[in-house]
Amino acid sequence: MKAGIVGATGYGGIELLRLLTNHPQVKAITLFSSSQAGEKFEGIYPQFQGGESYVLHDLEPEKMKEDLDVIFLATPSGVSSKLTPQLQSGHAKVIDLSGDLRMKESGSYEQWYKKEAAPNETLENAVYGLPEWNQERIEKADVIANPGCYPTATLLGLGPVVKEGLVKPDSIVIDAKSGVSGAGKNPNPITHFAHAQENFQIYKVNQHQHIPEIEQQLSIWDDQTEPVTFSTHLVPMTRGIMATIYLQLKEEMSEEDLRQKFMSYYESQPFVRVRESGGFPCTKDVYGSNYCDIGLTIDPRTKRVTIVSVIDNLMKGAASQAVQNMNLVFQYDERTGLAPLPVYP
Ligand SMILES: NC(=O)C1=CN([C@@H]2O[C@H](COP(=O)(O)OP(=O)(O)OC[C@H]3O[C@@H](n4cnc5c(N)ncnc54)[C@H](OP(=O)(O)O)[C@@H]3O)[C@@H](O)[C@H]2O)C=CC1
Ligand SMILES: CC(=O)N[C@@H](CCC(=O)OP(=O)(O)O)C(=O)O
Repeated sequence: MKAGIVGATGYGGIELLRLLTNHPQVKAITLFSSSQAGEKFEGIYPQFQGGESYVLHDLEPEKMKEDLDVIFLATPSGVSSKLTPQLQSGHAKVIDLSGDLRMKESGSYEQWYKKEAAPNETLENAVYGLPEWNQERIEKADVIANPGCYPTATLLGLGPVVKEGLVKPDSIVIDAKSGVSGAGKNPNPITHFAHAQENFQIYKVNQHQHIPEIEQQLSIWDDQTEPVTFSTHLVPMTRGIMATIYLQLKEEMSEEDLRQKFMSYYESQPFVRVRESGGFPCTKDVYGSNYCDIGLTIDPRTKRVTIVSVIDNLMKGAASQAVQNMNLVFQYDERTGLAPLPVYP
């Protein structure tokens, strides 16, 4: 199959290229750039020297949508809302890594992203690409909205308890932390090395654009669980997200029964690993991989549940989840091209 990557020079795009060059079903890859067309990719990123040579191309939506089988959009918000409507009538499937197609209500996107939303028809067509919870719809989709990095960690950590209606209304608090690559390749004042190193900072308090995305999915599972409190922190590390989730259950339950629920939900899911006998994952447990690792406990004094969910933001939070979605859309084994274990230390 023939794949294209728009935004290939960005952090998500680079990871996509690394994964697709090792994917046995992908026979040709075309890279697109809005600012560096004509340049050699491996000239910009020497890590890729020694492999196949790639030239960056100008975007030509009319041609791309017929020549390619799948197009990944690894572009800043505000790009795919315009590009997807031009691509979606063609042969190629579209997998968007940005937040542009995740919200079903255009007003919600415009409120949180402060940008014009994609046309309603495009939003209706886009399927939310969280494979562990939406596999059947993903398999039939033409356009996939790849989930955000924080929502991926959060929703995988919450799914088994929320879907079963076990959570006390309005009790969910999500305390999330991310490495700096989550902000993409261009430093901003918060991610600049001089500010971020030896620092730890909360940001976008009560304003994070992933709040409505998380709440949208929670309301599908159990609308009594939203609104949630969600806060984000920048950690001076390159990759990794940890979502520490606190909630209260409607009825008392043993920690072992709760863990069993998680394990039975995820036993058929190759990329979610629940800690069997206590203990909590750290971000290095999943570094460079498509895994989401989950640990949980119930405090015997407060009865409050703590769930810890970790992912690599560039992998399960972006590029490898996009490839997992591609595998489902094209009916390949979900694990194809995603075999590597995490890099450690
Ligand atoms: N970083 C992360 O951990 C995650 C990122 N995401 C989302 O994925 C998307 C990509 O993120 P990331 O790779 O980190 O971002 P980067 O900023 O690192 O890269 C984005 C790329 O998009 C291209 N681009 C910029 N403007 C345009 C345009 N107008 N038209 C076409 N291409 C354009 C640029 O490449 P060029 O100049 O060559 O065109 C740039 O390299 C974003 O929407 C982000 O929010 C989602 C989950 C996690
Ligand atoms: C560390 C850091 O700054 N992370 C970014 C993640 C952005 C992102 O992934 O944006 P969309 O999913 O909305 O496209 C943030 O918190 O905004």
